[in-house]
Amino acid sequence: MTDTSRVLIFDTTLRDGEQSPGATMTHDEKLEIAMLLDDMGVDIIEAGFPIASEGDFEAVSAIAKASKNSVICGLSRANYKDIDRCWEAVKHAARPRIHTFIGTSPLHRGITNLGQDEMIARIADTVTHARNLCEDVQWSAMDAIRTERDYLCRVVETAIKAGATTINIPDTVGYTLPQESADIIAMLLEKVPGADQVIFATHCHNDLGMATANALAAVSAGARQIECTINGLGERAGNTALEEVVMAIKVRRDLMPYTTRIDTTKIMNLSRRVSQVSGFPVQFNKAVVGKNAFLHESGIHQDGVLKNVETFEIMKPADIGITETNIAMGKHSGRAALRTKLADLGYELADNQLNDVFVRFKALADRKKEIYDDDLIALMTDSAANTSDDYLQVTWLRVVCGSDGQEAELKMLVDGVEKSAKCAGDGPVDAVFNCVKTIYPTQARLKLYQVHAVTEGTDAQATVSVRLEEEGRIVTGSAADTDTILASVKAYVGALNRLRVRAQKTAPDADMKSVSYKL
Ligand SMILES: CC(=O)SCCNC(=O)CCNC(=O)[C@H](O)C(C)(C)COP(=O)(O)OP(=O)(O)OC[C@H]1O[C@@H](n2cnc3c(N)ncnc32)[C@H](O)[C@@H]1OP(=O)(O)O
Ligand SMILES: CC(C)C(=O)C(=O)O
Ligand SMILES: [Mg+2]
Repeated sequence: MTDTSRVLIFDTTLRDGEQSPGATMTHDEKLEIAMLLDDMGVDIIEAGFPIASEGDFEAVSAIAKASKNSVICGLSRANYKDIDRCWEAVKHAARPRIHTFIGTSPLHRGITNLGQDEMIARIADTVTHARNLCEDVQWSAMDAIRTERDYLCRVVETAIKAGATTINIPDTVGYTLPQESADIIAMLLEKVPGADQVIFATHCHNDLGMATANALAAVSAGARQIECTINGLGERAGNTALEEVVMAIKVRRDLMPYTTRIDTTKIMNLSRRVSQVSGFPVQFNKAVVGKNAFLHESGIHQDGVLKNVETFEIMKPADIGITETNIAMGKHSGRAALRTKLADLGYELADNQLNDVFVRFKALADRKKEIYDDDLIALMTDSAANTSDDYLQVTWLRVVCGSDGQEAELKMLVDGVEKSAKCAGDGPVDAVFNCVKTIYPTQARLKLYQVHAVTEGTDAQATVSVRLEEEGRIVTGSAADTDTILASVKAYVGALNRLRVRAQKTAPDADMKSVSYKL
């Protein structure tokens, strides 16, 4: 890279992002997100951890084959087995990368049980092995921030000598502060022989809410690759959010004279898709992509914005892909308007898909006076998550609520056969979930039940997310409806369908060809 102002964007939504408990994505969802990232101009996509599972291997391979512009990278521990498996998956890409890492801090050396010198030898050996397979090798010092500084210099020097082309300095536990983040990069650039021949990367976690600040501080000291995820998805409190660093660089070019290759107008669509497929809602006040990021309710702000929008807006909504259209959607709208509106929101539909969504749209419009953009997004989420060929399908529901107690009666198709149950519960949702468990007994444990009102008003749609766990598998189901109880049961049943598909995929003698339903 000759342009010293260029900052490479390395997106790890599909690897570190997916490590968020419950954020597991299906093969097709990963492929779709990867293609959107590729199209948006992400320089490097970390597509997964190929040794982790057959599914991860297949997803990384498929992304490698389909990628057009981005470098496709896979993660591997510091051993030959992981590195070989990673190479087998990424080698299909036009521009493959092997990423290998090891924890270098005293705490992590204790985990792998390696002394300082043994670890140096392991790094030299494994990076050399990776480099013999692939020209583009990234090496990460996991928990670099808590690694003794002199030792950090030694391990980085070893990785560079062994052939690493990118050196990543992760703040694995979100512990650092901006000044320290910058100082470490500056120290490495100054002290390590060969440091000027490689790209330094920063990979920050958000445990103290400073991932974006720490990443930008590292760039100010010379790092030229930022590792990040859409919506800041990731382990614990998440990773640096792609949309935050990219927009900060764009908005504050006066203080940060750097450039990225990102087409920022694609950010909003990606944020919505990642939220939908991961089941992690974006908090309303999230920087850049939150629902309130460009909303003004208080009079003085509204007055200011009406007179000069720059009084209270530092970036243009259109720059991140928020397109205002003057099409009001309601029960009298037709397919053409629906298609246009959905395209504005980032959904390109084939005719048969449009017809299906149109039927659901009309049903919603009959129940709801005004249809807002968020209603349409919820409708699309629901359509993608719950399809008519699911193994379990809700066909009929009645709930009686009152001060005397709650009782639900539910009919469901189980593999095409209708079954019913009537149960009481501690509240209406509990009563309905008891019906589902009676009809379809399961060991799955409820890990999360979350309701969001999509828009305002008593006729607002609710989106419900239900996260279940069974034998270590964690899945999320989501659904939307103006009836919160119906949305709840659809989300619960959606999650059960996903669990069933996951169980089939991981069963040792599963014959996948016999699975005739899809999610
Ligand atoms: C900071 C990060 O994000 S690191 C990435 C974290 N992501 C993941 O772990 C998700 C994918 N992981 C997995 O699917 C599994 O952990 C696997 C397949 C990689 C390994 O599974 P298992 O063989 O059952 O090992 P397990 O997960 O119990 O323990 C991890 C092992 O890797 C070792 N290890 C951890 N990091 C490294 C490393 N960088 N290099 C070499 N070995 C390592 C540990 O010491 C431990 O070894 P041990 O089994 O000899 O004690
Ligand atoms: C594997 C490494 C890069 C990581 O995710 C971390 O240290 O946080
Ligand atoms: Mg990480």
